[in-house]
Amino acid sequence: MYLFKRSNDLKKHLDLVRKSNKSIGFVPTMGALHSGHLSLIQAAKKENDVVICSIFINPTQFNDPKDFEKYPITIEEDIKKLNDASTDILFLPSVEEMYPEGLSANETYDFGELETILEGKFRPGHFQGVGRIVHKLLDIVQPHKLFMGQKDLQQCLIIRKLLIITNSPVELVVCPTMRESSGLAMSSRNERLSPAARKKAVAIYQELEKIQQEFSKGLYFLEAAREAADNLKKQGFEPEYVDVLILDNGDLRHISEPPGNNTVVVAVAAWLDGIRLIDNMILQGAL
Ligand SMILES: Nc1ncnc2c1ncn2[C@@H]1O[C@H](COP(=O)(O)OP(=O)(O)OP(=O)(O)O)[C@@H](O)[C@H]1O
Ligand SMILES: CC(C)(CO)[C@@H](O)C(=O)[O-]
Ligand code: BAL
Repeated sequence: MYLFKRSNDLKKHLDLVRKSNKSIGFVPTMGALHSGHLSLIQAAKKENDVVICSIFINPTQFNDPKDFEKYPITIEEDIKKLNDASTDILFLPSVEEMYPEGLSANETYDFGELETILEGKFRPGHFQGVGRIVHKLLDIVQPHKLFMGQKDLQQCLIIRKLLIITNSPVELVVCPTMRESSGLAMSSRNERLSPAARKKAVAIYQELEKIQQEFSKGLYFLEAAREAADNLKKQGFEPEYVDVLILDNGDLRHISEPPGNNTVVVAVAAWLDGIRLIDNMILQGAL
């Protein structure tokens, strides 16, 4: 695996790759890699000749400084996992390399209402930071395809908008959420849970499944979503939202009428043990 820390060196290498008519698949990450990330690498390998992964803990997307300070770093293990997965290139830039202009915001993207709900509501500024770094990474890598996980569903929709806003030819491929055998969505932040909390965290998935069951019966899924928040509270979680939404022309809207044939999703964010966990399920349709 090639390792690049400087964007100019990486760009030169990728120019040669493109000249030899090879397709490039890109998997951006913040490291602390788990099987969810590796599933994105596998998907990228299937669809491209060359696969590049980036590891960069992006300061501008953290609205909570404590979350940034505590974000897990396991770079040695990450390199081994990427090598074992036959990743072709790792891009490991520094903050100075990615933000020579400094961290304060100098560009704002108009993501519309999508930025004001769910993660956008509870993590102010988060998606501007995500947009800023993904825009920069795409300018450097210029991949044919970009692979991201459904676990961060709203992020996928934001990036879809970013690609439109920036007139990018890149194709976004959304990959399914990898789960532990318990059902818990894999996440780097799970590493910060105590063993007891990690067991308890499965309740998020269980509540999502209950809502799915109610939805397939067609009746009381909104009540089930409200009950889910109560059930999580009773078990010691602090839920921020359990919301059912429809996908409407690239945006998510809270359900106010029967969903018809629209894609319907349920999304959850809840704190447990000082760790913020998110998950979601598609109840109908596709992203
Ligand atoms: N369980 C998963 N299954 C599939 N893809 C995933 C999973 N978890 C994360 N990803 C995807 O991996 C990419 C990098 O995500 P990131 O490095 O933030 O990992 P993470 O596990 O989501 O960490 P966090 O604790 O910040 O949620 C994103 O596109 C994300 O959606
Ligand atoms: C897309 C991303 C790598 C941007 O920093 C990050 O938000 C993530 O890991 O999901
Ligand atoms: N996994 C999305 C990136 C973040 O939580 O900041």
